[in-house]
Amino acid sequence: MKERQRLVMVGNGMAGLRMLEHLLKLAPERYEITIFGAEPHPNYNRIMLSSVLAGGADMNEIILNDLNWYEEHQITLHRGHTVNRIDTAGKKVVSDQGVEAAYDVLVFATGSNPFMLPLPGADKEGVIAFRSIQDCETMIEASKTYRKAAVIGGGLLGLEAARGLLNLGMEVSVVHIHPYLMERQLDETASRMLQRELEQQGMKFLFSKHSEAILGRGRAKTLAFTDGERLDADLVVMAVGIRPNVELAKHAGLQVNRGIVVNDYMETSVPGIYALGECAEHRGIAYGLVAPLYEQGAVLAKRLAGVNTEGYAGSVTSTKLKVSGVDVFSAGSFKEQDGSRVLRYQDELEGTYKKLVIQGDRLVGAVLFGDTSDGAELFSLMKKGESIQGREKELLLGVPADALSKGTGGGRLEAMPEDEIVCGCNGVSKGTIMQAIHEKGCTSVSQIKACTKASGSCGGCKPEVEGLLQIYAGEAAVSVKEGICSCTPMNRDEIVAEIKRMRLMTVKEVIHVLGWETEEGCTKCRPALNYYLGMLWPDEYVDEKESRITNERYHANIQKDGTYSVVPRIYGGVTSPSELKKIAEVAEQFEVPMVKFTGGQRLDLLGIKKENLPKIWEALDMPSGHAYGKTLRTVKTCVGNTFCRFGTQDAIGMGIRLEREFERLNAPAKVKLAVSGCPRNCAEATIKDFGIVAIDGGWELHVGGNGGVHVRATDLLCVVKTEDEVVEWASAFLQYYRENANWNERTSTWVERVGLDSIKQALESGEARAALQARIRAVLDKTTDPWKQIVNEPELRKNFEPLAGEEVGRTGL
Ligand SMILES: Cc1cc2nc3c(=O)[nH]c(=O)nc-3n(C[C@H](O)[C@H](O)[C@H](O)COP(=O)(O)OP(=O)(O)OC[C@H]3O[C@@H](n4cnc5c(N)ncnc54)[C@H](O)[C@@H]3O)c2cc1C
Ligand SMILES: NC(=O)c1ccc[n+]([C@@H]2O[C@H](COP(=O)([O-])OP(=O)(O)OC[C@H]3O[C@@H](n4cnc5c(N)ncnc54)[C@H](O)[C@@H]3O)[C@@H](O)[C@H]2O)c1
Ligand code: SF4
Ligand code: FES
Repeated sequence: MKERQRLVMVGNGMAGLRMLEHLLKLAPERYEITIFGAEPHPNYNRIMLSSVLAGGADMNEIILNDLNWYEEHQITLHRGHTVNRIDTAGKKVVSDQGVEAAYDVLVFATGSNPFMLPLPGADKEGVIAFRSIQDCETMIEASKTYRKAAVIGGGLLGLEAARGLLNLGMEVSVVHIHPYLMERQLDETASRMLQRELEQQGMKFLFSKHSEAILGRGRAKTLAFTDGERLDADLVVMAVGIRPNVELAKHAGLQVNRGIVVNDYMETSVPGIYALGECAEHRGIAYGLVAPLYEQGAVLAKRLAGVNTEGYAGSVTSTKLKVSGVDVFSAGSFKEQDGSRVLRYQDELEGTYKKLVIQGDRLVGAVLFGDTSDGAELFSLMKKGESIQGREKELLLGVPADALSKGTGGGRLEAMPEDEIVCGCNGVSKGTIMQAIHEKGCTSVSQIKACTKASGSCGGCKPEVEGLLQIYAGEAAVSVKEGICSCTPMNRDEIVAEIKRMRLMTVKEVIHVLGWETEEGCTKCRPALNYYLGMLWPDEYVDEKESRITNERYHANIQKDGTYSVVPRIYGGVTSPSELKKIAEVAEQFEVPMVKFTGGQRLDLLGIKKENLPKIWEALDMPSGHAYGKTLRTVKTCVGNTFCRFGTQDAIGMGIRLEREFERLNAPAKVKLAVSGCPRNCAEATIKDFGIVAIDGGWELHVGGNGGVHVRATDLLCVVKTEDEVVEWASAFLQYYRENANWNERTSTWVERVGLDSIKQALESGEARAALQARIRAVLDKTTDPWKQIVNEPELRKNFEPLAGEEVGRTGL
């Protein structure tokens, strides 16, 4: 039998071990393997340290290869041994504890060191990095005694550390050198959205701050800045980037720049010595994420196994912040460059943002906030460098839900080679997932997670795992229940039923009692629960402001530049000279940069800073037009028979009556009404949620229309004779929609989903309509005007004061 070659690996981390796993599959008998690892643990999933700190995982759960695994593969592991000398001539390594190992092949997988700012006082107790199990334990321990933490660095690591420390009950301030967070992954728009969300979660931020010293006797007590300001902190976590761990390689005479220089086969400048992972520099890049490191591992394993392979050609990277309740995705070159085209889509109401960067006909970068479900599809297009010509609109406005398994995106998963990695964090390929489905009978994402670890870290690959389940588990996967968001497997109906049955009264209670996977919920489920609770318990439930989306919290529409817009209510679109004068005077007094008519016949004052909102509302002394909320927006009217020679009914009067009837209505999504005085339909009532069209001797009532991205014409619900009947049917329809639609579901989608017939049936009897009308009236009677309330309550006005570091509005007031 051929004698085994001696392979020594320095570093027992994620990149090196992943490479060995491949190698052992390809050539199990080829090497006698020895590993030196400076940490006292077997190989663990460093990524999951964020979850451990945040309380979402246990230390034991993050072990990737336990000690049995090393034994089974006859690998000698020297845990807690740091290699501090390499004799390249004699081909041996020596550890700090005097253990020697001779090699034929040497692999450097030494990872990175966290960069520690060389501040006076940085050696004090309570000043740490966030890189290892030990750092994690130190933070957990500190949180038992101390209250105030400062995290220096507002990048991925800093924010994940800050979230974990918040979960541990500490007060956390993130000190960032840049004017906005995650500038290496996000543009300013997405970054501000992220900041707002994290502030809601309780994080504090100090921007453009340069740390100067850490003060305190023995233990950190205060962080001092170059501008003279100070921050109390008994724990200081440095998360200001990493540096490849190259000292040992340098001393061994290997070529080193930022990292250990390697070629496409991970060979260093010295024959027989390889490097991979964060310590390696390939074509000028030292990566800091696992997906590229796994790709390097696959190439090196083949090389060492003697299997023919193409070289490693570099990676396009994507990141996803692992903070519960926040969906942020960034991939590729997300900044505009010369010759690139940028497409942006922002939905203020949903709190979502999408930016695509296109070079020629290829997608080269993307940033997503609020909804990252298209991330995998966009990332795949980027990696493949496919032309996206003609698909720009579809990609910007959203990959259709079923596209991952069929249609455009569809083909992609089916055509994907089996060895392509689906879950970058855990290095799980399509083939492994297929195997889990076919051989282990997995039929749900959580089963796949348990079997393969796919989707268990950042969660970014979940849509692809779901897509693969749909393709390969067929019928069985159809029965897999999907929750309203990743925090829960429960759907809307189950949640509503449980809230009713158990009389749950707060968002927190629902999250706790119904066993959410996250402690705080997320941007998807929190507003939904807030709505369902308010809908179910109109008398008892106290609306949770913090569970509402930004626009609803500030009762104004946030604009692209961070300013807000103010739309006062103008019933039926009918105003008067004196009202117009008042609006004009306020606009002049406050130097409002722009006054504009909206598509719904209202006046919009644009470019207003948050802190000036209450003053403007006070000066206007008009009700809120609710142009920002999931509520009744406007009732558009034509002039009807009051002025128009074709008009058969009083469209204006009907519109004003309906707007007064339903203003301030809390609904699953925005609701728009319109009234036309004759079938010529000048108010475009047939693309509204509830449209009223006058006919001879009565009114046609239309439902489920939408004039937005997905245009839908209404369905005819019924024909009635009187104005009272219009109000009765509108009340019944709207309340039935409130009680049965999913959160965030427009009537157009809801009508299509449940079918017009079922709605007709539910509203058929006069008794049912009366009951629904009574219920909606009861809800409406409890509402008050939010602007007036804020104007009159000093405590509420305080919410409009600018937050520390907040840069609102470059234009306007
Ligand atoms: C909290 C946290 C969260 C993260 N989240 C993500 C994420 O969501 N997605 C993502 O893609 N990436 C994430 N990362 C980055 C990811 O963990 C790293 O890219 C990855 O672990 C690097 O693997 P590596 O094997 O190159 O280095 P490491 O995992 O650092 O392994 C190197 C090992 O070598 C040992 N070593 C070094 N020198 C010697 C020596 N001389 N002798 C013996 N042993 C030595 C070190 O002690 C270490 O154990 C995260 C990192 C952290 C810290
Ligand atoms: N979800 C994820 O993918 C994830 C999570 C954690 C860590 N990581 C990886 O771990 C590595 C380390 O993360 P990181 O966030 O430390 O690195 P980073 O380099 O991405 O970010 C460091 C941040 O610190 C800021 N900074 C630099 N000097 C500063 C100073 N003196 N004061 C205040 N702020 C300062 C920078 O502006 C930057 O935004 C990275 O490679 C990262 O990709 C990834
Ligand atoms: S819808 Fe009929 S009544 Fe109204 S403005 Fe048009 S033509 Fe006149
Ligand atoms: S890609 Fe992060 S869990 Fe799969």
